[in-house]
Amino acid sequence: MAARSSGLSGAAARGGGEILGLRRRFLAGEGLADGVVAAPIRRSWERCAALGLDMARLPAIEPLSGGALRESRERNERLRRAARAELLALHHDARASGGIVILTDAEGLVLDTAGSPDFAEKAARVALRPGVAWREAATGTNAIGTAIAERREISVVGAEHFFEMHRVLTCTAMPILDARGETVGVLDLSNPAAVRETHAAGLVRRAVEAIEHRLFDASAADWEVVRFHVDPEQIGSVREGLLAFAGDRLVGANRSGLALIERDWEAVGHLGWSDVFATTRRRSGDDGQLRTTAGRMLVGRAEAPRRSPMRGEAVPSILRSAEAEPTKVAPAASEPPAGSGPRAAAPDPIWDDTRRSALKRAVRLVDADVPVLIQGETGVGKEVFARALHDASRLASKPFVAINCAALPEGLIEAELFGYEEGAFTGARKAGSKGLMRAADGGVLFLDEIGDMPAGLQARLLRALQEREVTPLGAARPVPVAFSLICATHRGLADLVEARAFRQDLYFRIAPYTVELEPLRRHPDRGALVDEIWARIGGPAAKVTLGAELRRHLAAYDWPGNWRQLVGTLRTLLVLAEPGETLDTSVLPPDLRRGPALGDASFGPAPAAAGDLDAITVAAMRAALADCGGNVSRAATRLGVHRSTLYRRLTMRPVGSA
Ligand SMILES: Nc1ncnc2c1ncn2[C@@H]1O[C@H](COP(=O)(O)OP(=O)(O)OP(=O)(O)O)[C@@H](O)[C@H]1O
Repeated sequence: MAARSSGLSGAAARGGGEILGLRRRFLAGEGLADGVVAAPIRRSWERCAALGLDMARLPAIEPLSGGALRESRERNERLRRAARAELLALHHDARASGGIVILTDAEGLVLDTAGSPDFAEKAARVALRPGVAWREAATGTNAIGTAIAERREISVVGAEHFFEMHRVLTCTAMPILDARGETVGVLDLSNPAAVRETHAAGLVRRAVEAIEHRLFDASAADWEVVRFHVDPEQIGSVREGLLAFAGDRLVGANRSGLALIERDWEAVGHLGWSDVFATTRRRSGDDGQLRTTAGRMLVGRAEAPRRSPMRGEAVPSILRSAEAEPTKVAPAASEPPAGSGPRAAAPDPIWDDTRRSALKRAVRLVDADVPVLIQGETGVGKEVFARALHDASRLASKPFVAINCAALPEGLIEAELFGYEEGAFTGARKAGSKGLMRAADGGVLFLDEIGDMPAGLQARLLRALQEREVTPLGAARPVPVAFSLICATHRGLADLVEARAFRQDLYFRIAPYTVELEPLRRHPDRGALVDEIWARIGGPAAKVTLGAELRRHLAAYDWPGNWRQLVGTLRTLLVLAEPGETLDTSVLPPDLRRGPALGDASFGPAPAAAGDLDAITVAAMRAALADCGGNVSRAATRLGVHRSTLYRRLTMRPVGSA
């Protein structure tokens, strides 16, 4: 809370313009009087400056591909499950205040977002969306990255953000700690900068408390757990203190437990029972008074291990990090990956003959109310195609409602799709919600990543499609709905049916007609496509030319991220170019430069091993920097490289140089 209150003494008390001026002067080497900005914000500015970040430039973002994001989500499933109920509850608060709630992994990689669709769209424009990591080293001072670096709750208001483009945000974030005190994720509430969400800190803190309580319970099955508090009424609530003991050794705790025994995380793994409590250890199941060695009186209850520790694994579950694996970096993705919520506006679509005729055929089906399934790799343009389909159909003037089934926790999709009645669950909005199926009434419902729809929901969806009615959560009676259905998936649905991961009856229902969108590596004339996209995004108008060798290279590359990656790369090239410039291959990032040989027309499967190696190197550098609390010199020493190498590699733009 200290950070928030001191944060308020900064940006909230001053105007954004004043803070911006202070930051500019500070970065120009002028000193700042103490207390002018909150200490954690000032420390973060210092770290960003030490990393060589330039506040006026665009941050170096490296969004994960749809596939890599899915892997990260799978790796963080335990955290996502523990956070599900809080995301659902906060989702409604966030919607009400026009903001979004965000769950990230330990590295600040955005896993899930939920809340106001309008703000989600604005946030997506500054890359606050699933698949993008908000570490300080990449995105400068921001609530998520700074909360990780400072290991504390923090609010970053408007111009306190390091990069100027992030001034539109006001964010409050808090690290989520496991029972050992390791950061396993971050919960963030982000609002438009103009909104002063005075309750954000309290909402985030309470939600993190509940998530950590759930994580503790899930990991402490092998150990004796002591639940305690000063107030006996609090035992059993998320406010209770928790300590876990393996034999005599303290092996886990929650924040409230440590606060009550007046210790910090150093105690975990080091102290024994008698270092903490003066009271003799009780038998499991006993309730009673506990006196700490500092003389504080508490009331507590000891519980025996739920599982026998002897039966278990060599490493006690409480000592294992929940999600320790490093985040995978996409080869060269340069634009938004698949994510939850609305995406940034795309340029006018480009249609070659094949897509144009596929579109024409599919329009007839939508007009006849026959469902259409669009299949293709990530980034091939499935959503772009679906929107175009709606625009060209008889339903063009009716709603187009899109939902990404892979992006929301199961509980959220259900509430989003079917709606709910007032009081249907904790956190439900007062007036209830009519749900997206009813919002799509008369128009088109687009279910993206349908292959990721949980089994229970598949059954409900099938029923809704067959009976043309939905029953909102908590409602007594079904409500009739009529919409045309377009679904999309990057997964082979027929294979999923065969593997029994997708219901066959639902498959037949949604896929009477399938459109296969080809990956870019099979595109017959990528050179012409590069020219057309370059013209569309305004390259020639800005008098920026793609040099012949660069153009050949772009045409020869096999673009594993498909249209998304190609369009994103060209846009980035244009943003970073000077008017009148002719660009050559040196502006490309290493992994793109090492693509298939120039002029090679037969393209094997993409990412070169060297590209992966680069990604691994950068990930290792980031991890070392994070371990060293952002201290570049220490991280460089640890890695055995020069400081300048670390600066250069970590501030490298996705395309081109800083
Ligand atoms: N026909 C097109 N013309 C121009 N740009 C396109 C076209 N199709 C796709 N794009 C670009 O690619 C991006 C990704 O497209 P889209 O979101 O439709 O892909 P997707 O196949 O749905 O991806 P995912 O499976 O990862 O959700 C768009 O934002 C746009 O920039």
